[in-house]
Amino acid sequence: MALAPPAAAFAATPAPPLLLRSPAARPTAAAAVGRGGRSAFTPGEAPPPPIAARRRPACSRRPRPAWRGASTPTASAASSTPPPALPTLPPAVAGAVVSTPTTPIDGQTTGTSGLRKPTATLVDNPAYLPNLLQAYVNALGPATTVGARLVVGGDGRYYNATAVQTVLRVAAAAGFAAVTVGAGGLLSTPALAGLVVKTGAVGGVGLTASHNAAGLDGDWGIKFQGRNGGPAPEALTDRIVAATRAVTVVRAVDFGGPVNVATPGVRSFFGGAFVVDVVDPTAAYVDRLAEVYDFDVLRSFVATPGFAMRFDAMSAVTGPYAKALFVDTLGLPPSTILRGTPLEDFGGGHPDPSPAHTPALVAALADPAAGLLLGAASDGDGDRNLIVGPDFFVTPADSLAVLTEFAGVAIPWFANRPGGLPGVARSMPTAPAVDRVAAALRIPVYETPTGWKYFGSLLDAGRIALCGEESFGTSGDHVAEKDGLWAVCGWLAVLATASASAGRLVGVADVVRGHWARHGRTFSARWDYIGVPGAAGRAVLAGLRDGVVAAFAGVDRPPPPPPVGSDGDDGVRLDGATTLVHADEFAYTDPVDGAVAAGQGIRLFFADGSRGVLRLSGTDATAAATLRVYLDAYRPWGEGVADADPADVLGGVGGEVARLARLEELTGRVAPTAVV
Ligand SMILES: O=P([O-])(O)O[C@H]1O[C@H](COP(=O)(O)O)[C@@H](O)[C@H](O)[C@H]1O
Ligand SMILES: [Mg+2]
Repeated sequence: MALAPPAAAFAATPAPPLLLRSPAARPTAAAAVGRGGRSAFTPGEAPPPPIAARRRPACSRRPRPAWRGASTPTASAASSTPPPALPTLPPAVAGAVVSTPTTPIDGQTTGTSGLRKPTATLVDNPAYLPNLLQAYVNALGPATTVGARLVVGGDGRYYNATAVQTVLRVAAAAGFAAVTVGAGGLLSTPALAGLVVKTGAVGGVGLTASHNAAGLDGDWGIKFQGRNGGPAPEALTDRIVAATRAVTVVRAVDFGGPVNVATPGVRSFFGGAFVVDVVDPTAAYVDRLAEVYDFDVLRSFVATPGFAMRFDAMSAVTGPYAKALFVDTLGLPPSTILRGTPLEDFGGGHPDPSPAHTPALVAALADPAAGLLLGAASDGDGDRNLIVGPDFFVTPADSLAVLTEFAGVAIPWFANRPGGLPGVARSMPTAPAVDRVAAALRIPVYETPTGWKYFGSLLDAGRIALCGEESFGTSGDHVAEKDGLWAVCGWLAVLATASASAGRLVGVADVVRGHWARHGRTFSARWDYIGVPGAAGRAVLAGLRDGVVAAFAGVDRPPPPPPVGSDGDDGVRLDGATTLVHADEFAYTDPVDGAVAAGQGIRLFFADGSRGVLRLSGTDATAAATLRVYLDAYRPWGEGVADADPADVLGGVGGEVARLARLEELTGRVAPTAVV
């Protein structure tokens, strides 16, 4: 017989939605845009399908029973894997456990960052999430869960309120002694990562599909974070996926009603055997950034007459964090923050921090009366960042390079470190701008596969202090995740330092041009072919693997050529005609733990030192694929370099990549859906 939980543990009102829902319409199409939002490609005769078309067919909207008791066999019978060990529970908890038979559900796999599915997949199948959470628990095992703490929170999207309650029920039945929850179910990904470490938890559950659109017609996502707060390593996600295929019973406690997670406070159940610790989502995060930056310096910099900035929280999780940081801590006016209230459907928007999705920010930057020095945005779960200035877009590769260049002088977390920076890392498709800074600093650069999880061992081992990816993720070693607002504060610190040295307010364009003058300019672009049939995406990679990479089997990659124009005779060439000199498929051996990740993208190397990289996205929520084509080229500083259009510099290599990969023939697309 279950003990009745204390009445105070429940909300006074029955489980209200955690967040507001905007009436705004959802976007219907992805625009083909280039840097700074301008159109870079003429849409071809085979236009990409609208976003709506790549989502699953409309699902029924019938009322759902509580998931308890539901068993939805949708896959093959459970394998003959031996049953997972059961936790030994305090009697009061054990008495409240309800065991529900179930069968495995197909497709509960993990991609680049956890599982992402159309929200309707979960709404229509009440067993979907319990099955997955039971797989988490079974993969971790009682030795990890019993008596331990877990952290849970997410980006505020639709279905998170339901999911938080399900996590609490399954966690209690797995023997967890405590779960820390961000009030309102909110925790940005870097805040979640920080809380895992701060609370000594064995891990965290992040309820987010990142930048994917939210709402009943959008996507939902979930990921497990390890003890270091960072993404679970592949060894664990592989165990989780295996456990989803063997789950036969879901065990969850009955609390007798929803747990109040709306406001901070400690809620105790079963005589204290299980505790839900609801915390202010922003407090520990701001405290951590106070260890990284000198907030007094930033406060006095942003108080300089003439300083103004805008941060677009895109109606997702970072609004409260931006308010706590920029308004409450640094003293900026509330108008600094655009779209600062988290909404369950992100206001119908697409919280992908690129100029294409931040029209109000772009408009504010274009308005001379606003006089903005810095524009920034973050994605749904707050781990990505966009840095822009008036009429100026900072590429993620340049952002990482600039932050690395300034870290030792502008950011106390790095500047006060004996021995300086140990090293830096970037994902392989990320253009190698940071490599030139690292060479000047005489520190190593690690080139990893796409996915923050691959930085984890390097961070844990102290081999790197900063890392970043072309997908708008950058961070330092204050947390084992990418951290959008950390990067925005980093840029404030850079601007403060540059302004102090110039004796006037300096904006992002001047800083980046100064960086190019010292190190040369690395041009980069990503062409996304969104919603291509999975088979077509795979055919592109297979065609390159068999037809191009195979031709270089056993052949060493030639040394990089001297940069174009470095002989000083002809000046810097700003076109990009070039020929292939090598190709391979990227495989990575983790230098710390020896783990091997093969098949991480096809690399094409060209005579002028430029690169093309092709891989399939691992964050799609549907069976359709996003083929990503990354291009980069380097030019030393010289006349015309600062104002050169990346589309001109990369046009030659891009055309050659498209030809070698037979993009039009195999995908039916004459142009990418979007240029990022
Ligand atoms: O979506 P987020 O912000 O969690 O970011 C995730 O996806 C990005 C893009 O992945 P893909 O190219 O496979 O779509 C990765 O670079 C990143 O490491 C990962 O955490
Ligand atoms: Mg994200």
